[in-house]
Amino acid sequence: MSFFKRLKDSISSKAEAVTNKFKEGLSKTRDVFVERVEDLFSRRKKIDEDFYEELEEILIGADVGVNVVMKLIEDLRAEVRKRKIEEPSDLQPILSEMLIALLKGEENAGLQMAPSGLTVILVVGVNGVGKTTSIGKLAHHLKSQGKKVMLAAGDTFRAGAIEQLEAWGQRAGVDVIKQQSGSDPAAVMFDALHAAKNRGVDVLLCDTAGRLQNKVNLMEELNKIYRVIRREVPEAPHEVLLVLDATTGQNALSQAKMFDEKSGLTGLVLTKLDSTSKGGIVVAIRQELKLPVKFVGLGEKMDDLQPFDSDQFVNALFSKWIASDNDVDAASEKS
Ligand SMILES: Nc1nc2c(ncn2[C@@H]2O[C@H](COP(=O)(O)OP(=O)(O)OP(=O)(O)O)[C@@H](O)[C@H]2O)c(=O)[nH]1
Repeated sequence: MSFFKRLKDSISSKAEAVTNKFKEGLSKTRDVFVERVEDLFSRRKKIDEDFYEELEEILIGADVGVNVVMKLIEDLRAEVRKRKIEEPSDLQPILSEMLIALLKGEENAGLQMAPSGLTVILVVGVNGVGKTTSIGKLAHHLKSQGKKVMLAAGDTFRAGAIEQLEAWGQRAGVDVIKQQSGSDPAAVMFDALHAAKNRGVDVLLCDTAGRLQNKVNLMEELNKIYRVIRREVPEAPHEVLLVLDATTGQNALSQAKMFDEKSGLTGLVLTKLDSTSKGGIVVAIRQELKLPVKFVGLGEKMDDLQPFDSDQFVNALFSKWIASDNDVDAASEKS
């Protein structure tokens, strides 16, 4: 087999592995949400108020978000009037087009990296959302791209957080800079920035405490961390990623609003999509927040954190609908 053929096969098998990760990770949403929609469209015989009400309930139940659902239903009603549609099944491709359009939006530009030298990525989020786990997986992702990665154990508040980060550091094969539990996170960052520069590290991933109870303290602590980082690397942090837990639904949106622009967020990591049937939260996030979803958590394994890819997402959920749409297109082209 030629070198190029081998390379092509390896690239396509990697792409296939990613497709499978998205398909497996989103299987709960596909099984519950997509199948409920399908059932509604095949069971109902006419498009009446009961039909719209049930559709609304399914969409809200999938955490698509009330505002987005209201707009979707309004747009569907307008299409029904304009195209004089009577059969629910004729409306299904229109709904799928609308959902796909909402999901696609801007392409994921990936992580913002320093043009040269050290890139600093700060990771924030409330306790238990999967912050430490995501940092470990992100370290693995960046390392597999050939980057030299280091972790800073900035969550000195939660018992066990430092050990947990160290365990992930070991698993990913990257160094972890830490101090004792209870020490000043800004001092940990200072040490980590120096160590990273001395050891020629490409990316420093910084964990932070996520105590929700005291918003003022949390923001003050973050501001102090920013000052330390900027003093050492003036254009840093290059990314401030907020980790959100998909299973908390609309709560995730209010957390994002709490961390708001003051914390200089640049993107989101949405974890535990595999544990929920309410993957519609991605639509709500894309529509209601001005922040890009950069990574999604699709499972607990090291390579289960994937860069968000709207094509993969849409394909994982709606491939059946897309395939049947293509069949319809092909049939109408033939006739
Ligand atoms: N199924 C699944 N589980 C996940 C994912 N991401 C994280 N988890 C799990 O979520 C739990 C909490 O993750 P942690 O990383 O400890 O949460 P954390 O945000 O660091 O917690 P704090 O350090 O208290 O802020 C762990 O059991 C993880 O294995 C994911 O994408 N899918």
